[in-house]
Amino acid sequence: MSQEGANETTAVSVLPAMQRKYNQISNNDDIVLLDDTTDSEGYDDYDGHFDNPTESASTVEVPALLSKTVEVNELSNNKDFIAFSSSSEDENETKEKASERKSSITSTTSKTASSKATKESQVILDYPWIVNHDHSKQKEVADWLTLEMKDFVSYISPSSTEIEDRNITISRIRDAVKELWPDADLHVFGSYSTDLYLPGSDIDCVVNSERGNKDSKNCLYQLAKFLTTKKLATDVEVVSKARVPIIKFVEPHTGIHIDVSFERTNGLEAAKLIRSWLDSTAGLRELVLVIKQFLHARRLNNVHTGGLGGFSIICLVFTFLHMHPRIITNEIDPIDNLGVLLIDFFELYGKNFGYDDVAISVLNGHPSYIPKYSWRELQPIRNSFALAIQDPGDATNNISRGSFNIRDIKKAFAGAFDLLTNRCFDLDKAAFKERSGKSILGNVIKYKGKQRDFKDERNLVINTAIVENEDYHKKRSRIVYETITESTNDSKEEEDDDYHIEEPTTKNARPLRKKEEGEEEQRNKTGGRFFQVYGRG
Ligand SMILES: Nc1ncnc2c1ncn2[C@@H]1O[C@H](COP(=O)(O)OP(=O)(O)OP(=O)(O)O)[C@@H](O)[C@H]1O
Ligand SMILES: [Mg+2]
Repeated sequence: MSQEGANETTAVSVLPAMQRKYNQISNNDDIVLLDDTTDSEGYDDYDGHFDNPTESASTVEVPALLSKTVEVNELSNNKDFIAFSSSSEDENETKEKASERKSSITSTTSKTASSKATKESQVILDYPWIVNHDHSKQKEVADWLTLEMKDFVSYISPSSTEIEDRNITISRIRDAVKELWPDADLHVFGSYSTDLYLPGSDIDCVVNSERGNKDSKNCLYQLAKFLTTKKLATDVEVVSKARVPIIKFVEPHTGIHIDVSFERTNGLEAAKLIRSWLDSTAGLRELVLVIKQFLHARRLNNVHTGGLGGFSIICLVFTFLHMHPRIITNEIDPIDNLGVLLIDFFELYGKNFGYDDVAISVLNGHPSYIPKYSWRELQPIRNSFALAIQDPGDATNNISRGSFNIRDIKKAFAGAFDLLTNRCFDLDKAAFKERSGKSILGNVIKYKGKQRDFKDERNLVINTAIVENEDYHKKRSRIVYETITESTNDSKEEEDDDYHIEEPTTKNARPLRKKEEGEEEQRNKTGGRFFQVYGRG
């Protein structure tokens, strides 16, 4: 959530789709206990943002003049908008708020303000990354889109202050956890530990203890109460009956949303793996951030309402890049072709992907498309039209099972493909004069919130979550090494090791059945397996 809007969020409004019984267990400390009475299967509490793109807009300052003349984008008028499900309440709400916002903005501008100024302020509100960054003179429109994507990423990348705020917030909460439970520690995973966060992303933390006993309902409430008393938490929710029990709160000094889970290490493993993917996969960060923002602007990023969470997006983009024919044949350099890749991504997952039959697997870091029938834990398949992504660390876990609104997600991707290709086609024919001040990316994503600069200051301030995660893994490897050495010396037959880091295994995935007649299957250059990934229609 944007920091301005943080305190306005209530326990009920942030979880609109969940039919939960919530009990106010204390009137004094505002801690809300959310006892999920629905099937916990459907409740994945690894959601991304609570930031509502429209909430902070009223605080945006509209500068009187910009240095460039810019044109109102069709997206903001909904003239050229992607057709989402008309039954989507969120979307209707967004439109209502957007129109309220528009009128409030209009009333703040001077009566004599020209339509030019209104148009300029619309750019500040909707696609501010083009301000002073005009690429309309690029010969190839695809290059223009690539450059816009890079500008967008710089625009939303963190400033020194934002990184410091996050570091300090984590350190304060960690100190409190250790004060309450001296045998426990707090670790960070999720997007802050992978540098894949948007300005309003939450921080995912986990408390692990020597005794491994801090995941009881009592402990959850104890920590919630302790943090509230120490003035480190407001808007606290205790979600004790979910598959992954957590507490959620807003850190009042910074307004950052925090999720704390208990006694788990899978997120810490995933953080390391994702960082290794980022190192080895050019374009992954840029595409992930653009697609995150794309889904966020449409309220399709929240797992609670059937959207696609950050983890699923990463796996989807990682697989896409590693299976892209023009990348695996070294025909294109991803970083110079982000525009084309974004369009290809929208086409694949919006138009062609066979959601009914194909699952995505990134087990052992090897991206591949696998037939759904070969994934035992997915059976029986009740609703075949669903995205299925195998957890890279656990073959039995479908990380996108909560994303039930795949229909709208697919529709949004398909609409974005149409919009982008049409826009590129039109601009390609247009004279440079007509192109000036226009945005291509702005047709499919918007960015709301406080105005930012374009500085990516990640190289100026250390992200302590990354350093700590690396240290955590170094320490773990040492323990494994020492334990293995000791156990080898003691007894060569001893094989069970409490500290052993399990390599993700494919043992639970049934081998692919023999190819049937008419079924396409091929191997790519790197030995990865291709299956017919296109849809039936
Ligand atoms: N369905 C899931 N099953 C297992 N682990 C999950 C699942 N969803 C999320 N996680 C874990 O939680 C972490 C954070 O997930 P999340 O979806 O919040 O992504 P994120 O990268 O933090 O994105 P965002 O910035 O949107 O919060 C993941 O890296 C992963 O370790
Ligand atoms: Mg997160």
